[in-house]
Amino acid sequence: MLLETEGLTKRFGGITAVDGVDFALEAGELCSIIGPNGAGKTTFFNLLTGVLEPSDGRIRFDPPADDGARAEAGPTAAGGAASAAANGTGSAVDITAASPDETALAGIHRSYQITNLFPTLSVLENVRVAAQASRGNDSWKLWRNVTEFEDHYAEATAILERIGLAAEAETVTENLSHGEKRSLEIGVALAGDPDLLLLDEPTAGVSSEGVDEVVALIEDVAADHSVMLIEHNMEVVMDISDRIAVLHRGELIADGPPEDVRGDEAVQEAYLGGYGREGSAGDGSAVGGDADGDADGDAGADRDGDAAADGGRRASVGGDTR
Ligand SMILES: Nc1ncnc2c1ncn2[C@@H]1O[C@H](COP(=O)(O)OP(=O)(O)OP(=O)(O)O)[C@@H](O)[C@H]1O
Repeated sequence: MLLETEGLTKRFGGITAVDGVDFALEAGELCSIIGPNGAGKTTFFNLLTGVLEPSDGRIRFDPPADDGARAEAGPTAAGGAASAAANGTGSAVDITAASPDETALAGIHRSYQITNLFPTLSVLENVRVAAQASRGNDSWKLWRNVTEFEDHYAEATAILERIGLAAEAETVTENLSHGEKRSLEIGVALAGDPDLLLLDEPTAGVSSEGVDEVVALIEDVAADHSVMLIEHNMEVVMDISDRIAVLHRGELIADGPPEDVRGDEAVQEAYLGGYGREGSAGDGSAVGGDADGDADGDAGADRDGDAAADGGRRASVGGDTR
């Protein structure tokens, strides 16, 4: 198992955003996390990447054996918050208390729901900086002569080819289209060759033509990476996922192949609201509404309104350049 959570829980005062989640991801899988606004999806990603510390439960990450050296140099060496755990590969780490830097060094990289790019840097520089930073021990050299880092440029250039932005290498990032920025975010997450890529709503705000390009990119990346995807566009989710996990009020209410999840009564009631049922429109549009239909102060329905309650841990909130 590449990633495993056991009883993973996050409470914010009286709100239990993630509630006793037992989840596992096999290496090579593309698993989508779906659920109504406020269901706990982003909080789940924040726990996996060390942006938030769990209130309860454990997270264990077991990158492929050939990455053992990185796992060793990652959480354990980087500060001791994570500890090596014995298992088949010898490289499994307990990342329950790991920081974002430590989870990245262990091999978990992430693209953000909210644009997280340096707008005034070139497209190439954005990926190059990420490649350099992902090397951990090289990071302190960030401001030294860039010619020392030709390998970072080579990696960044290869990534731009892959994400279809090679022709925009010298373009100032803020001049890209929204869809291109989302692709670049995936490129930034790819820098450093992650074992697990977490993509948070990569098609949000992208035009319909742009969505096809971003989806093609996700499929391409998923061919040689393990991917977890938060996505509200059900057509995309049903089309590209190997597996779908459904969160509702912090609990994992379903987990299985797309066809099973689509037919699951609890999921239909909590989130899909008839999507994919025979005779339904099933037009693939986003099913993003708060399907709770309740008035329980579900602040997650207003994604942008909860920044003040974040206690400064979701640093990218202020960086939304969309
Ligand atoms: N830092 C925080 N402080 C307090 N409450 C929070 C914080 N982050 C999230 N929450 C609350 O936790 C719950 C889950 O929010 P989360 O953003 O994880 O949901 P989500 O499923 O990602 O929603 P969306 O689809 O709108 O992005 C919500 O009730 C939200 O208000």
